[in-house]
Amino acid sequence: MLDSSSGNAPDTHAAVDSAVLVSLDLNDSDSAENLEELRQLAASDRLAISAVVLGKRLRPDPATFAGSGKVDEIMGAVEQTGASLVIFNHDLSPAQQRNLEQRLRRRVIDRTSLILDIFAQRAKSHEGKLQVELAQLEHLATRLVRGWTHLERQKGGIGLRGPGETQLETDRRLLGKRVKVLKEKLAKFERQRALQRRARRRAQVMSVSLVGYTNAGKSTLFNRLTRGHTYVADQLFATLDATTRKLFIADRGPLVLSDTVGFIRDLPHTLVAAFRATLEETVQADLLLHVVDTSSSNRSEQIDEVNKVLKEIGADRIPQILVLNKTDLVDLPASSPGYQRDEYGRIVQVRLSAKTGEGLEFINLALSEALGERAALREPDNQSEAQDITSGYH
Ligand SMILES: Nc1nc2c(ncn2[C@@H]2O[C@H](COP(=O)(O)OP(=O)(O)OP(=O)(O)O)[C@@H](O)[C@H]2O)c(=O)[nH]1
Ligand SMILES: [Mg+2]
Repeated sequence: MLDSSSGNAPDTHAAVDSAVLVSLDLNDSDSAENLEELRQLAASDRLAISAVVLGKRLRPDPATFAGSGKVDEIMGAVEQTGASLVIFNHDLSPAQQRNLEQRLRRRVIDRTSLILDIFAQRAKSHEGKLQVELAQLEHLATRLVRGWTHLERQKGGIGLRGPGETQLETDRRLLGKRVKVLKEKLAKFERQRALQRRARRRAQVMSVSLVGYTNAGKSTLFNRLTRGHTYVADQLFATLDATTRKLFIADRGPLVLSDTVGFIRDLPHTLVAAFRATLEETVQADLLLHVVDTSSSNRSEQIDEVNKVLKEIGADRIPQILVLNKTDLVDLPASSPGYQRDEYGRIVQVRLSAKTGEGLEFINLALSEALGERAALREPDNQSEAQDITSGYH
């Protein structure tokens, strides 16, 4: 393994207990909500927030992102509270991060590193751990490459170039090797999953995936529907490993339900890539239950964000049922319907509370109808399969 102190690898900073959050308004309207999300991310990483430094900038300062005066203010907050970590609610360039660490004499991390850190703590399965390690290394790799360019520009800088270059080359070589090993291992898992999926498809079992913004209540609903014991917590990214269970819908037979990792605004690309195999479960599903935290003031942005990621992974054409969850937390007019149908009569939206179980009958009805529709469609499907076999295609 690479020594993480030589790069910017996020590690599990178990010893760190308090952090200063820095969030600057760069003219984006939703900065208050973004700050709230950063707080939740920090809390999910078991960090105590000792101070929050806010500010406004037209554009980021190239050297320190925050600008010199603001860095002094951050320093003041750090010294006053004894915080050992500074978290920026923005993506920092390696140079900005280095400059800030030099001036603040504290570890400085950005939002992506924080998310990666949470993932590292949460991964439980062997596959999940490999995926997180891959994401971390790939994140580190982009920074090593950029770090390299940065040093290159300082050609002739006394004592900097020689050893730095050798170290970087070694790091990059080791890193490349490890990335290759991880990808090979993950490919094995992927093949296993593909086999399982093929077996399911042969058995003609419908597969349904829960998707949604992190903390929307996917695992709670999964447990309700399967009576399982999936980890539920008021944390962002409580679930990392895909869990799949068979579920029987009265009179209609079985379906396979998967609970997966939640999505978030600006999900780091390295993560999406590393979690491709897990997300594959979503991509291959016959139906998506898109779970929404109805009590969140950000719900429409969160719905858009989830749809954006679904598009990115090629799952945007899979039929969706919008599950408006946490209805126990919102005041709904007594007359508001439990579900809505589209022009073809399919249920496309249900309201429920996964926590209290209120409205669960609507999702059961929707699943039952989806199974019924699928059974009705099976007939011609079987015929064409039979023709394929007789004509030699398979
Ligand atoms: N009041 C209320 N709380 C709910 C409901 N559903 C889930 N929760 C709570 O919301 C929090 C998140 O629930 P999870 O089921 O872990 O959410 P998730 O979507 O699986 O989250 P990640 O795995 O982190 O993406 C927990 O504290 C749940 O108890 C609901 O219907 N009503
Ligand atoms: Mg979950």
